[in-house]
Amino acid sequence: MFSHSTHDSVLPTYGWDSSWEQLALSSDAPAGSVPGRVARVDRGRVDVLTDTGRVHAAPRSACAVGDWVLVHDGVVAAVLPRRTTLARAAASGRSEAQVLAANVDTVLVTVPAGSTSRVGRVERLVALAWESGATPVLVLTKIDRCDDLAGVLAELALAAPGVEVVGVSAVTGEGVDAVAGAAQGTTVLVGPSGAGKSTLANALLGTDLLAVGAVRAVDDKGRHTTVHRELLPLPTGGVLVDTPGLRAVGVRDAAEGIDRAFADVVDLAEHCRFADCAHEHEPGCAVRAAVDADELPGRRFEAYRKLRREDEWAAARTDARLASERRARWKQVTKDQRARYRARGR
Ligand SMILES: Nc1nc2c(ncn2[C@@H]2O[C@H](COP(=O)(O)OP(=O)(O)OP(=O)(O)O)[C@@H](O)[C@H]2O)c(=O)[nH]1
Ligand SMILES: [Zn+2]
Repeated sequence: MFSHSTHDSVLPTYGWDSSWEQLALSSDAPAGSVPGRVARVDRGRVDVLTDTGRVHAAPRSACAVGDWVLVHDGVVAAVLPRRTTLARAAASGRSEAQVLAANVDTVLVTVPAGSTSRVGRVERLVALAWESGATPVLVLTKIDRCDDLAGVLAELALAAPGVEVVGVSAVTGEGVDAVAGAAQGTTVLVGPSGAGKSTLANALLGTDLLAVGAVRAVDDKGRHTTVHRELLPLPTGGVLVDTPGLRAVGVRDAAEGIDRAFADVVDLAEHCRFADCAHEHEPGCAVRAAVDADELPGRRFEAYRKLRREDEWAAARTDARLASERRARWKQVTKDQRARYRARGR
């Protein structure tokens, strides 16, 4: 059993709450274990933020940034069960996905104004976010450079049905509050290089921490040291996670996330005459019909097929019942979405 005084604890600023407390109480970690959140993972060592400061510990099993752990005698005695897992495809030739961050609640998918032709990337990242269990939010950055803001925001909304879309400029400050409001719980920023992630992070944090890349901190022996900070409490509540590995991601084992990101396509496919329709040349294909009728952009359909091909189709098929339950939940979203495509086609 672990011991933890909730009195004066800094852990809530990192996202600790009563359900983590419950999980910690029911873990089999030895007496005297202290709870903390993993801020950094190196080979053979993790950095854990605890009530007594930042401590190093040796992991016994795989840990990721964002994990809640119990530390005992310099060892990670327990990793509390994850609420969400953000993972990407492993380097080519390896089969396991790489966990980028654990217990992420919000994924801010950044798209710089002026490059929205690359919606394919947006769709991929939204799929990855849904798959993790977190909530994606689309963030159009650098809107001070955007002439047709309403048009671009509408374009993005079409690429991500059911996903909140916010515009922001770190130059004028417009939209920063909206992004802060959308950044619920533990938040990560993803998106292409140069999208303005670091700039936005600084605006959210109200500091220049990330520009510097490192801050002065007091270590557990009271010395001043320079450390990298990957887990930063936001002034508006919640925590921002910034790790380099989060910045370029692929998709694997993400059938569910892809289906959710493309709920409009999946919903149409349910109306195909054949349950295993590949939407190629089959008669009675509702997806092709929708593309022909301008109810579904052909580009979006191709993007869906491309992502699904990348992914492992088989996994999603093994549980058709779960899949159809999911689809029922998204039906309303996709209904709204089709109305929007139609309105736009006029
Ligand atoms: N006009 C304008 N420029 C911006 C804005 N936000 C960021 N920039 C500029 O865009 C460039 C890239 O910004 P960064 O914040 O470094 O982008 P990043 O996404 O962190 O890039 P990586 O670290 O490569 O992933 C910098 O020159 C910023 O000054 C904005 O709101 N408006
Ligand atoms: Zn079909």
